[in-house]
Amino acid sequence: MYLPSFRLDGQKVIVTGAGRGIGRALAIGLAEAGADIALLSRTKEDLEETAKYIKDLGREALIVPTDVTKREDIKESLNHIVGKWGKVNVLINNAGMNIRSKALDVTDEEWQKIMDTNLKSTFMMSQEVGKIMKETNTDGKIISISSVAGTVALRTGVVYAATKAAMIQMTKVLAMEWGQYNICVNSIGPWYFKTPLTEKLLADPEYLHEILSVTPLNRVGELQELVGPTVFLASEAGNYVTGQTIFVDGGMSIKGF
Ligand SMILES: NC(=O)C1=CN([C@@H]2O[C@H](COP(=O)(O)OP(=O)(O)OC[C@H]3O[C@@H](n4cnc5c(N)ncnc54)[C@H](OP(=O)(O)O)[C@@H]3O)[C@@H](O)[C@H]2O)C=CC1
Ligand SMILES: C[C@H](O)[C@@H]1OC(=O)[C@H](O)[C@@H]1O
Repeated sequence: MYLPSFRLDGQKVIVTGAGRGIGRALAIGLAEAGADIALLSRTKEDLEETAKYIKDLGREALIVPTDVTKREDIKESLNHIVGKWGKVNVLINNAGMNIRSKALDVTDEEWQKIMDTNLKSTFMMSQEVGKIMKETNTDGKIISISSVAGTVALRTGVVYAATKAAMIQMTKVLAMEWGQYNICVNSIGPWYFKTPLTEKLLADPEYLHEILSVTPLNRVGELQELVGPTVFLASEAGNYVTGQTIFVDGGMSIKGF
């Protein structure tokens, strides 16, 4: 029997940024694969909306309002989650944001906000959940949502790009350090997907035309096309994959000329 399981029955999963966009899609998709989901973001009403879909699937949804840029918030939320579940099998570091400024115009405040939301939060969540995985369930899966912006030069902001590139390298080092605890650490690198973060950009026909001109598959992605690779990495099927970044980008990151 060679086909491994892609199911997540009985798995306890944390998704950050689960209130809308990619995080909501991943949370629901992982629940469709059988997982129970802890939903983290700052806006409780958004989390309640996501939770409805998950509960309709018969899966448990914990609504845990959290600012993932704050270590104390993270610790309090994880105490609550582990108090309920006793373990965490999978962490999805999805929360992120962008301020699209030209490099010469970036302010110190913008730098800090993007760095904290995208990179520092990923490290703090990975550190705190990594401790739990090491001490309680002696294995685990950590999946961070980077971007093609972390590997090719985009005009969507140098600070954002730096955070996404750092996430790719952080994935490799954490994978190397935590392999001994049977914790797999990987990233997903999306190109454009229609979410509240990008919908204004994608509504501009000229900008959309430029995006498609560098995308071999000639279209932006559908959210379920991110769910597949994420479930693969989170499931038994991905048990020997670690330190990798899977670019889910319609071929954009390899397009040459
Ligand atoms: N959409 C796209 O085309 C692409 C997106 N990505 C990445 O995917 C991830 C999700 O993007 P997308 O879904 O489009 O973005 P959205 O803006 O639609 O959603 C971002 C989510 O992150 C949450 N969030 C933001 N700041 C914090 C915080 N401090 N603490 C907790 N949660 C926070 C938001 O909730 P709240 O504000 O309520 O806290 C929201 O739920 C990001 O990391 C982004 O960089 C990568 C490539 C392409
Ligand atoms: C592909 C990028 O990550 C995309 O570019 C943007 O402007 C948004 O910030 C998205 O993240």
